[in-house]
Amino acid sequence: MALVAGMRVGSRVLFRPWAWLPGAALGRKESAARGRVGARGFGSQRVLVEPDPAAGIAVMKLKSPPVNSLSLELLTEFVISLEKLENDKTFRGIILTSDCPGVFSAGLDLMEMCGKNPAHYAEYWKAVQELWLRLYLSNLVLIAAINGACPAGGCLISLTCDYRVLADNPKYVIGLNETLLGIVAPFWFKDTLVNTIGHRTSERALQLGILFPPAEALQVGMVDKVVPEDQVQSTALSVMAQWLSIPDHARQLTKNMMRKATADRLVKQRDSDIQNFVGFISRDSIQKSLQVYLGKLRQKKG
Ligand SMILES: CCC/C=C/C(=O)SCCNC(=O)CCNC(=O)[C@H](O)C(C)(C)COP(=O)([O-])OP(=O)([O-])OC[C@H]1O[C@@H](n2cnc3c(N)ncnc32)[C@H](O)[C@@H]1OP(=O)([O-])[O-]
Repeated sequence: MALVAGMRVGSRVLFRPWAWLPGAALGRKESAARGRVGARGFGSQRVLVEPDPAAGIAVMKLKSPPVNSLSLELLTEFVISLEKLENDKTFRGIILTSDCPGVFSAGLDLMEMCGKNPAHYAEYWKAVQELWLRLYLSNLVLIAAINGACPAGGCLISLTCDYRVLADNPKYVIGLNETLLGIVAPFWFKDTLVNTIGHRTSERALQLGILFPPAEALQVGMVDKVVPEDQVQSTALSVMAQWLSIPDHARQLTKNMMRKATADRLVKQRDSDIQNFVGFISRDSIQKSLQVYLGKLRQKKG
């Protein structure tokens, strides 16, 4: 069963960040009808959604200053907004971008991974998994309009999209730089990268933690197009038009065929992946590395 079609994958019940929302106890159809997006913008504190029902698309802007780091709150609000658009058949595509100047997303929130207890790490990791699964298997066309730096988890989010447009600014680097923090990208981050840029380039990029500037990102296939900063949005819109010219059912089945095996690898071992993460991140040596990295980030500012 497709992930986007329900809250169940096989026999597994997925994380339900919206369970506390009013209407969560409603039947799926009823709740979807009540939650219809319409032409008015909606969103939450950290995720702004600008729908264009006539065009069948919505622009989703991450708005968690200063750097859109993926806190538990941002992850939760992201999934809720995504679900709302998935449930409203008006929408066929989402342009994903940032409302924070100069940063698409700084990746996972380091504060969520430092100095907390195992239960918190487990909850956090489950939310990271959930967002990835939903984005990676989304039936909608997802286009990333990358208007800022895009390291680590930010890069992962962009890699789940069907197409990436990057603003041509040398500061807007993109890549999975986890090793630079002394941590290791899990297998599904790696799989997502390999599926995009191939094995050898991924091997080098992951081990060295390379953050590619725009021209190189384009060259290795990390992004599909690099354009002047003021053209990122318009380019994303015209690319979207091209993708929406394909009949949905054929495109969706094809996307699923390309991605399902990769997603299933995580679905089959979500619990052990959580345990691995909790064990890894709780190590003294890893906590020390993260603290050192955070210190460097703060120093750079001062
Ligand atoms: C196994 C796990 C896999 C892990 C995956 C990941 O994604 S790991 C994540 C790997 N991610 C990275 O390696 C990216 C690290 N970040 C950067 O490289 C830069 O912040 C930037 C290039 C994104 C933006 O540069 P800029 O000059 O525009 O901004 P600035 O640098 O001045 O920061 C402003 C404030 O935000 C703070 N803060 C920043 N990032 C994070 C974060 N992820 N979290 C929390 N906080 C973060 C920063 O400390 C500062 O706080 P202060 O001092 O005001 O309290």
